[in-house]
Amino acid sequence: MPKEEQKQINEHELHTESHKERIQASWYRCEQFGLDHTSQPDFATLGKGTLNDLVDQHRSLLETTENEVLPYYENILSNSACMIVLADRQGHVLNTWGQPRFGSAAEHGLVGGNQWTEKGVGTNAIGTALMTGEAIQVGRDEHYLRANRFMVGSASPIYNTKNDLVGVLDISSDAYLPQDHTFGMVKLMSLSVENRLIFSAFQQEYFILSFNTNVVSLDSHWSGILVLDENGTIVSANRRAEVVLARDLALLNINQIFDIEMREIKHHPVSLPLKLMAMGRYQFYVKVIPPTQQVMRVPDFRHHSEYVAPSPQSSIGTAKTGDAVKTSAPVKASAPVKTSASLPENVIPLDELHHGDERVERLVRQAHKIMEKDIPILIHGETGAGKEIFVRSLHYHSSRAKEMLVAVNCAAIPAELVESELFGYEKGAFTGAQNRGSIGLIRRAHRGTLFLDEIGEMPMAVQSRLLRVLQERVVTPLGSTETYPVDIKLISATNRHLKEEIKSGQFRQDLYYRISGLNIELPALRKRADKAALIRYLHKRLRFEEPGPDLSPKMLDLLVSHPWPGNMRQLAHVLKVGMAMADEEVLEEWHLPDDFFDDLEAMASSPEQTQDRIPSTATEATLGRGSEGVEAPLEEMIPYLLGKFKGNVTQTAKAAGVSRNTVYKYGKLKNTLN
Ligand SMILES: Nc1ncnc2c1ncn2[C@@H]1O[C@H](COP(=O)(O)OP(=O)(O)OP(=O)(O)O)[C@@H](O)[C@H]1O
Repeated sequence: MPKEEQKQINEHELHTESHKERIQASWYRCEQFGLDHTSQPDFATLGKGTLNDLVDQHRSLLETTENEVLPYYENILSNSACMIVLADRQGHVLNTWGQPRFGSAAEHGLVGGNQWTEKGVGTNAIGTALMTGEAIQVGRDEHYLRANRFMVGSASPIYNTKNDLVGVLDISSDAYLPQDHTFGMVKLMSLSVENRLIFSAFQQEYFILSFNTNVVSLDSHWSGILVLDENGTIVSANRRAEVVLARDLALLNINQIFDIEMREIKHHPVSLPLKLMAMGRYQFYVKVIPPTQQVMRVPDFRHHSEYVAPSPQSSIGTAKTGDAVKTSAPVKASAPVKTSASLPENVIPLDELHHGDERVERLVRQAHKIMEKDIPILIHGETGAGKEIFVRSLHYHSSRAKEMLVAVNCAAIPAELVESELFGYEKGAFTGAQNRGSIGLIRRAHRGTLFLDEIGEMPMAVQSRLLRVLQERVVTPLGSTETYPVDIKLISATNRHLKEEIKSGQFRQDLYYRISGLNIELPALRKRADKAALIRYLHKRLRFEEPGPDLSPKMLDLLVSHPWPGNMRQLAHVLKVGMAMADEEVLEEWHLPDDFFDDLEAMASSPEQTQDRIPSTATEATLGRGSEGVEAPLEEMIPYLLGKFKGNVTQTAKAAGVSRNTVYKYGKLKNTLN
């Protein structure tokens, strides 16, 4: 067994005190049931037909245990003369495995159809685990009935994907001493069954995250598991996840747990573990397992809503936050008026993107108009400034809203895969599992919007190919001679200075002119004139999702005075953490995460730099990024900063003014990350 797992077992081992108490409580229940130590066990044995029905009902639990779990333990168990028992939630033995040394089935009673409850059999591992809902080891003399004092039982309940108790696994033996390793083993086996039930229920269509404090233990059964739908909503989790994160996870969004958004998860390479903070405090390694059947589903709202996007001439920006009905005129006279209720939940209405900053209001208006023209949009803005949120809002307020918005993070796809992901490939173009061919992301965006985020990260070869698509408006998949016409609205975004990238030969000039029809500079949060209103707005939105504390004028002042190097993303994170930590009615300073104050301190020691530049911490002239400095290449700067911040990806990303994906990409190249 790996050391880590053994250590975890020990940590979760019997706490003598509470174990004793649990046995005492069980004995007390037995007395209440009218048992005495000399009573004979009453197994209320089921008839054959009823047992067969039960076995049928529990087929998936039995198959998972038998085919997928036991083989892993066979070697260990066959050497320790014990018996494995699977019982249903009423304690009926469904099946047993292993050779008992302790007499005939009639003597020990661990046979199919026998019911092991406290009421009938007194204190015993199966019955007591079912009664308490927790794993337990019952030593020989801890059994209430003398008739059972020839064995040691270790049992652990099994919960299904809805967190309902569905059965119990037990390892029994006639050993004299309680065996800690057997107890650990049965807990491990029940976790393993639970994890496998989760995988078989969700693996096809959902994203699964496994997380652990240690990168080498990511595949162990002790890892927390979260199941996410495509919006990042947690639809299931294993018990370990709930214990480790110490909260009820159902229906929370992943961004309320880890400092990451679902779109980043969607584009994250499978083989590369992420290093993330949970609730702003605890660091975990996280492995992303994408659905085996990759389906890019169009949101359901399309089927229910008759929504037609407003015309570009329509007025926007007049309705105030919270207005249900937008005043925009519809494209066609007969088209229904759009309401914010017809927007997907994670889309911010256009007129709520600004709160009095004239610059932002103007650029929202311009971009909204341009959405209906054959002109590409290029957005420049610091990391976290809200570029993707802006694009989502534009798309869903345009005539393309009925088709897909395909968001591609160019930095998140490994260079060698960008081409095939974007342009698709013909059946048989590659050997291997994905040999069925792929339509590619550009064709998926046909008649919709293609959002190329972090376009500055696109490899040169792919840039040439993209240029051809934009010029000729057709896509040729890899390995094919066929061309497919495409009609896409292209929006690109970057936090790099593309003109400088052109000078240094990193970005094609001709592509730059193709993608930069309308150039938009999305201002950093600290530079926005509507900062206070924006903070209030975000606070209100978060409170709408989950009740939370008030924002006092003093707290608002503190938030307004912050340099926000991570922009809107950081603001959202700080508010979420603060609101989650606050039990009081008002948000107070001590609810806010530490890095919030680190930035304030950095600003106090170097106010100009923090105010005017992206990074708050990268003070080295040669390694700073930004238009005024001489920029070191990312392949040098990222490993340097990773070293400086002891491998902290979030701080490195913030200091370099790039996204976390970019940090992974360059950190990995230089082996600076695990
Ligand atoms: N206008 C907004 N209103 C409310 N929240 C916002 C807004 N803009 C951004 N946010 C918050 O900030 C987070 C980051 O925004 P977004 O992903 O759009 O940034 P970005 O500029 O695309 O970042 P990157 O360059 O790192 O990809 C969002 O998930 C959301 O929580």
